[in-house]
Amino acid sequence: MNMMSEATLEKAVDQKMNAVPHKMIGKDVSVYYGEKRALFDVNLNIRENTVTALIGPSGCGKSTFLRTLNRMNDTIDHCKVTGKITLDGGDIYDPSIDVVELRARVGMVFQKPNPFPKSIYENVTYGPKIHGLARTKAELDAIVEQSLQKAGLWNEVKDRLHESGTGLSGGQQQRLCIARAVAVSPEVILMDEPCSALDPIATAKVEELIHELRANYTIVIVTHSMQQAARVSQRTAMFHLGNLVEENDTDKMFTNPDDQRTQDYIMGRFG
Ligand SMILES: Nc1ncnc2c1ncn2[C@@H]1O[C@H](COP(=O)(O)OP(=O)(O)OP(=O)(O)O)[C@@H](O)[C@H]1O
Repeated sequence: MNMMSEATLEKAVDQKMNAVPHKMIGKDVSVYYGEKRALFDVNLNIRENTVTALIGPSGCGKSTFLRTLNRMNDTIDHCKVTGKITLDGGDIYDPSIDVVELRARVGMVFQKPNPFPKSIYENVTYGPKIHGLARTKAELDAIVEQSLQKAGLWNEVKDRLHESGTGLSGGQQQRLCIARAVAVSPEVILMDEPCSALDPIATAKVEELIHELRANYTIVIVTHSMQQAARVSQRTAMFHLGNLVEENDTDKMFTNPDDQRTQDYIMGRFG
């Protein structure tokens, strides 16, 4: 009988994982806020159709790294990014890049649900209108339904699309923000602690959604919850004091990490 040794099997699985293409590549990424350096030469690749969790103690640079992936740091005056970040091989910091277009390709969901003070319908159609993705009311209607379906919200709101988005519960608002991100057909969705303002039931819904969205999108999520990272991600990257300490398959990261600092953080010894 041809039995594969454990090591060979592990290698085969590893090769399979490594075969997943890199949607985004971060090379020697450093970020400075004025004189303060927040990230030190981070090399991190984001795999396609994979959920990558960014973990680490408070202030270690997780959100800073996340924001480099769609140039949200551009909105901070004294912030400077060095190194190179590519999306499908193209340099996203190239001066010829249209940042509005980039942020449509690499969407973002924030910590606190932040729907516009407009109707549910308008929250979803805002982006598609700006990007000229729909010409007729029927096309907009279709985008609204599809986006709300993908965000797992359609059944709850289909009869009140013209009521205010801010009148929804916190969990529904966050799913509306996910629908809003999805409406412009992004390729990558960045999530900065998307469940930190939600109760356990709303959190479970968003986690389930993240699981479903992975089939069509590449997802990067910052989370303080080790359980959440373990539940939703396939890859995990651990940051400490602005350095990327370790990046690994999530299963390995939480059972047998390579770096002592990861072990200590996961065991709650610091942070
Ligand atoms: N706008 C800013 N101006 C100046 N310094 C900043 C700014 N944003 C972040 N920093 C600093 O950069 C470092 C990394 O912050 P960042 O928010 O990326 O960490 P984090 O790991 O996401 O933290 P947390 O888990 O607490 O959200 C911290 O020292 C923080 O004080």
